[in-house]
Amino acid sequence: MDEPIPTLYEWLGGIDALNRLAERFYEHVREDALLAPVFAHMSSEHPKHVAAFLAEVLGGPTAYSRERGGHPHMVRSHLGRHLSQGQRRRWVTLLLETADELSLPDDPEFRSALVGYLEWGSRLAVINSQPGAAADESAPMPKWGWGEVKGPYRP
Ligand code: HEM
Repeated sequence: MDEPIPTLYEWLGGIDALNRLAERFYEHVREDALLAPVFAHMSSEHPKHVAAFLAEVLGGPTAYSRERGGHPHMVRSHLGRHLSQGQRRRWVTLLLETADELSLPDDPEFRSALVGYLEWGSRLAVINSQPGAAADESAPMPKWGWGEVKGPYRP
């Protein structure tokens, strides 16, 4: 019989793996000259919240939507921050380097899916951080799986 396909969340090791990833990642962020100023006021809870957010996107529990305001809250968190492409690229690179450091799964299928989401999510963060951007309060939580994105975004 065919084995069921795990979610990306299950494949990477669940919430414990995501919490470890986020904790270590933001330690690196605090030491990074380009990113440290952006996160100068982040709370000690920030890594846990980002881990819960990623868990939900990658097919895990929906705690972030129930307890923290879902995708609109994530979007609101980036409003007015004037993030640059350079900061975005460093953010993604550092997160992927931390995934390697902590030996998260590195098979091509998982990593291409992870990179796909990080590219999409981080580019949205930059767009939402520019002057005039606003949060769509009905925006659904993105759900990322193993497949390709099926085509460009068309509003
Ligand atoms: C896939 C990409 C990203 C995801 C999933 C993400 C996720 C999040 C989430 C969930 C929050 C709110 C946490 C809470 O509930 O309190 C947040 C806040 C924030 N994000 Fe992002 N983010 C992404 C990309 C970025 C990038 C590229 C930057 C900057 C280079 C950035 C900078 C920030 C900052 C500064 C905050 C506020 C931190 C604070 O509390 O002071 N994010 N992000």
